[in-house]
Amino acid sequence: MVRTLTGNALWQELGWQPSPAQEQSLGDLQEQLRQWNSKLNLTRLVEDDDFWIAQVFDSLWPVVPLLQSGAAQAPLRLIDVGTGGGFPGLALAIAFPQAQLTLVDSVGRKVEAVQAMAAALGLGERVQLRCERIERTGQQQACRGQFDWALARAVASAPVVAEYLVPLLQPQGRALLYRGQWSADDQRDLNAALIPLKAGIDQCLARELPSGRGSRHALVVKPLAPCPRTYPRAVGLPAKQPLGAATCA
Ligand SMILES: C[S@@+](CC[C@H](N)C(=O)[O-])C[C@H]1O[C@@H](n2cnc3c(N)ncnc32)[C@H](O)[C@@H]1O
Repeated sequence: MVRTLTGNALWQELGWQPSPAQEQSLGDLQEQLRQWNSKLNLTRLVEDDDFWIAQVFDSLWPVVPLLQSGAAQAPLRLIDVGTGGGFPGLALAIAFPQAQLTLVDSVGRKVEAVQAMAAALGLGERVQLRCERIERTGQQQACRGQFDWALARAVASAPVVAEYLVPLLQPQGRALLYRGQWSADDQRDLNAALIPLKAGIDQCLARELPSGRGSRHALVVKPLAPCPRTYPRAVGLPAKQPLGAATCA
């Protein structure tokens, strides 16, 4: 895949201009990904538009309003659930230079690779990796109710991801669910899952990725009251019995 949208044109399309140091860090991240991908099969999205649009742009577009608002300079606490090869977490760590990030994945070799990438990029002090199931993270005092933003891309269906993310939010925090296509049925299912979590949809963002890379949606979810302690449920249950789904008698 040849990169068709380059440098300034890419950032203009995104609506956010990284500093030269941030642009360099994003290039270094691509190089890290190349190196680690030759050892582990982390992602197929490493070169050209696959990296700059399907990884970097796709990670950053929903947070452009935040980046434009000056929040990029605030000491936010962010958590990326199911970070896999490090997205969107590492791209956000570069875009938000004052933020503390927690990146969670249950696969040890991915966590080790992302930890090594973060260290090589000089992000080691601000990026903490946790190798565990998010159902456990959400019940731990150090993480539950602690984050300004909890986000997940390509991890599970929206109702399942909602159960992973909402318990991690501080009262003014927001969850960000990265989605591809989004329908009225999806919205209904997410709304049903949010009722027991005592949360609601705040915004539904949408945009087309450049170079015909497809439609994207991002659901911003806010807590309406403290999340009941029963959530997230035990490991595996959120995916097996998604909240809000009709159950057979
Ligand atoms: C398809 S990958 C997506 C990775 C990355 N977020 C991205 O967009 O490229 C999904 C990742 O979520 C992780 N994952 C899925 N369910 C999880 C859970 N309950 N707890 C922790 N990690 C989970 C998997 O191990 C996998 O690395």
